[in-house]
Order: sequence, then C-alpha cells, then structure tokens
Amino acid sequence: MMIASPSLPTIRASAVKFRYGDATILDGIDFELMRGKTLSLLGPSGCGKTTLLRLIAGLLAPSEGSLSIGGEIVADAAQNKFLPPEKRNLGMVFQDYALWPHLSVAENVSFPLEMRGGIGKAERETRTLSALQRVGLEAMRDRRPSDLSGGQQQRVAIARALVAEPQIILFDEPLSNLDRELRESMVGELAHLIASLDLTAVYVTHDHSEAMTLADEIAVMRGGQIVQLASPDTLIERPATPEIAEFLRLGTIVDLEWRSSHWYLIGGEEALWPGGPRHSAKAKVLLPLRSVTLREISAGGLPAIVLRSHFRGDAHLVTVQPTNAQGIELQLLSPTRLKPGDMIGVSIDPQSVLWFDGGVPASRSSRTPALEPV
Ligand SMILES: Nc1ncnc2c1ncn2[C@@H]1O[C@H](COP(=O)(O)OP(=O)(O)OP(=O)(O)O)[C@@H](O)[C@H]1O
Repeated sequence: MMIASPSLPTIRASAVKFRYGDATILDGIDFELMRGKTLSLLGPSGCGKTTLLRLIAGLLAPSEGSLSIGGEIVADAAQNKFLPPEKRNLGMVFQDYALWPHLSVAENVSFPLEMRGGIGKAERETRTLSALQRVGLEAMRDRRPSDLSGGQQQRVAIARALVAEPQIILFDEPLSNLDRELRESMVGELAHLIASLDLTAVYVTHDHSEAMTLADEIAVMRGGQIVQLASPDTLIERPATPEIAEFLRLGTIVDLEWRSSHWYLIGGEEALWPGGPRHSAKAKVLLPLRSVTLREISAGGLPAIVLRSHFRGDAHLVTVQPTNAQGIELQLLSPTRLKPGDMIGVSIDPQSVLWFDGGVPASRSSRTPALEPV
C-alpha cells in the first residue's frame, strides 16, 4: 500500500490539461492537497469539476501534464503513464450515496472488499465492523438502507468508501439531489464527520455554502481553469475578482466614478465618500451585506426604493435601487419587513467596502482607508 508522508502533498496536479477532441475542457490545472485536508472543487455547471475528479479517480487520463497521489505519479501524459482506478487506493462517495437497497448496511459496506477479492471472510467482517464503528453505525449493521435516515445513509456511504482504507476520499456532489432543508442539515454532519475522521478529501459541488462549510481549501473553477484557490476565510476577505465575489454571493458589486474629489455610484447624484483609494476615474467595488444599512434620508442616507424583500434566517434580505442612480441595485439586511415600493434611506460604510483594482486580486490594503461618510 502507498503510504503518504504527512509532509508531502497527497495529491499534486501539475499543468493538467484535458481535451475531448478539439474542445479543451481543463486548461492548466495546478494544485497540491496536503494530508488530512479537504479540497472543494467549486464552480458552475460545465466548468470542469467532475472531469477533474475523474482524472484524479483514474476514470480519465490527462491530455497533458501529470498527477501524483501519495508521492507516486499516477498519470503523466508525456511519459504515457497511467494507473487505473483500482491501483490508486481511493474511496468514492456518489450522488444519492448509491447504496444497494436489497443488501444490509454491513453487506453494503463490505461490498468493495468482496469486489477486490483475495480478502478472507473473517478479515472482511473485521474491516467492515471497524468502518461502521468509525462512522458510529455498528448497531445498525443488519438494517436495510431504507430503514435509515438520510444522515445515516450518508454515513453508510462513507463507511463503504473507508472500508478499504483509501488514502483519499472523492465526493461527487453527494448532497446535490436532496432538497434544500435536508442538504443544510446534512452538510454540517458531513463536515463534522470529515474532520473527525481526519480524511483527505476532494469534494465536488456547485453550492458555495456547502464548500464554505466543509472545505479547508476551495478551488473556484470557471471555464476549465482554477481562478482562485484559497481557504474559505481568504475567499471571503479577498476574492480575486468581482466575478468570484459575485459567484460566492459575498455582496453586491457596483461601479463607482470619481467626480469633484468624491466617489459616486455611476450616474448617481449623491456623493458617497470623499477621497478613498483611486487608481482611475472608475472603480468596481464589493459591498458586503454588512456594509449597507438603513439610515434616515434626513440624516444623510441615500434615497432608495425597495424592489424586493424576503426573509432569510433572522432578518429580511432587501434589494433596493438608489433613486438617483438608475440601474444599480444594493442589498441589505433589515430587522423589519419592507414592502416593494417603500422609500427608504441607506448608508454605505466605506470601511467595509472591498475595492477591485482593474481585475487585479484585491488585498487587505484595498479595504477603504479610514474615511467619513459624506
Ligand atoms: N464525453 C464528453 N464529450 C465531450 N464533452 C464533454 C463530455 N463530458 C463532458 N463534456 C464537457 O466538458 C465540460 C465540463 O464538464 P464537467 O462535467 O466536468 O463539468 P462540471 O463542472 O462537473 O458540471 P456539472 O456540475 O454540470 O456536472 C462541459 O462543457 C461538458 O459539456
């Protein structure tokens, strides 16, 4: 068995490209994943995340570049080297868990060992029990999957992926077919399990909140490339581009213009702030939800009209349009319900605004320096 050293990356992808005929599906993928960490491949449909997972699993071979797992090269296009899935020591958890309904929990979990062959019955039973113990399901070993809750079924799928003691577990959108409520409750459970089992995992999802909840690192993908690879905290604090900030729903992206020594919303009549970082006459900024608040117009708030509002968790998420800056929409959280058409005042806290400098990755220093709202 390949043993990964704790100091070495468990997965390394170097300049990986993948083509279907003339179409380039993955274009220059580079990343490293250290032991015990979870990497989420996050991106919209068609960006190439499933293709990348399949390359790691050995279900596809790269057109260019190389992949290594546990220090061993498993695919290298230049050297024509390719290790099939069964030689890569990986476990997989699929959409809907793919449990056999006619087999018991224990039979489902021991299935990969039977398929592998060469492992005696007693050894299979010991390993199956150990995998079930790790996910806390040994008492349910004789039940059918249909007699378990969704969370318990998920744990059976993980026990099955763990039973052969793989060095990495690959999760292929395991929660994507569940309804939102169930998904939200299961993602927390899954995050706990991944952390407590100290798994090294690659987790494909198109749901940013799922990735933010359970991954140590997130590779945000678009058009066959990784456009930013960072921890959830860094992505929130420093999204590299307005598009990434928008995809992660970190707030509202707006365009500003510089006139008479002040920043204005494009076409807006009320000055937002004097001074501030200035690289050109125009700027794109991210307004995180917390940066926009209600403020009486008489106290200097920007006049705005409520477009829509819906309740989320403990407040109303309200979308407004400043009356003197057509085409711009801002979002804020309001403790009280506001109705479409209501006239309100809003204020934007310059300290919370993140400035993008012509698409160049934002940095902490691009937070607005101390300024007073006008
Ligand atoms: N067998 C194939 N032949 C040609 N193109 C393919 C094939 N399979 C996938 N593609 C294309 O490769 C691109 C990436 O597909 P992939 O399934 O990796 O995306 P994804 O990000 O996982 O999307 P989703 O979330 O919808 O599964 C898509 O444009 C898809 O149409």
